[in-house]
Amino acid sequence: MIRFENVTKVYARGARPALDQVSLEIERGEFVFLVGTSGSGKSTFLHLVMREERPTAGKVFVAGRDLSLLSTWKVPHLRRQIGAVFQDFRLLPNKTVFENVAFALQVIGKPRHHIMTTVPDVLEMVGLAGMEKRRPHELSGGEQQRVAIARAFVNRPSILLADEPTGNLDPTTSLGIMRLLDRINRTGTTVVMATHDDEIVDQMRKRVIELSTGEMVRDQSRGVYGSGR
Ligand SMILES: Nc1ncnc2c1ncn2[C@@H]1O[C@H](COP(=O)(O)OP(=O)(O)OP(=O)(O)O)[C@@H](O)[C@H]1O
Repeated sequence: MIRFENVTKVYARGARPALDQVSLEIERGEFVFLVGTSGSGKSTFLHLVMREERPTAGKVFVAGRDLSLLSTWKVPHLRRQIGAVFQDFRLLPNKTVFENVAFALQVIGKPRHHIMTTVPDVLEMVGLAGMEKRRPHELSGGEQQRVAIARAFVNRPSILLADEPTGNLDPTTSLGIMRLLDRINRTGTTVVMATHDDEIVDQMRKRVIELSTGEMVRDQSRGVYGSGR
């Protein structure tokens, strides 16, 4: 589903690479944690998958496509197959819960009747039934992240990328969010989650890929957060 072949990313001439010759493959339906200290290249990895950045060297393949050959006008099509969730939720503050999720379908031209049936289903799935009319500031952090996940998943993307989705949440709330991501993964969606949350990684026992100053230093199945444990 995602393949990196000797991928190097250098942002500024002379700077050390944010990613340094990274090669890896993530299969359809996998759940992968991306770990590493701040600045190790996790967000860069996710940006390359979405083609928000392009590699300096090497190739990135997503869903069988070589992204270096993807013309700019096809990038929106690629991004429709990828849902993204962030630490700071990124909801539209003046829209209701329903509207925030519906908006993701409106912008890709889905018809109204589709939106009216799909949005309640996904809100129910993420545990927000009954909260459709609230605005983001009337929700807890965990609820806001559930809205963000509903919005990312409503179009049933084949890949869900999550950049520290539990970074602003307490441990109990984080666990609820992880259960939800696990459930989404069980529908067949490939999930890649960058995180500093050692407890979550240790509990979930999924594949762990560790980056250190841009290099992949560990790829462990059913892994833990820190190496050497
Ligand atoms: N747009 C950019 N322009 C220049 N340098 C960048 C840019 N984005 C990231 N970098 C640099 O690339 C390196 C990797 O950053 P990246 O954001 O990928 O790390 P990260 O592992 O996601 O960190 P964090 O855990 O703090 O989010 C860092 O040295 C960072 O300063």
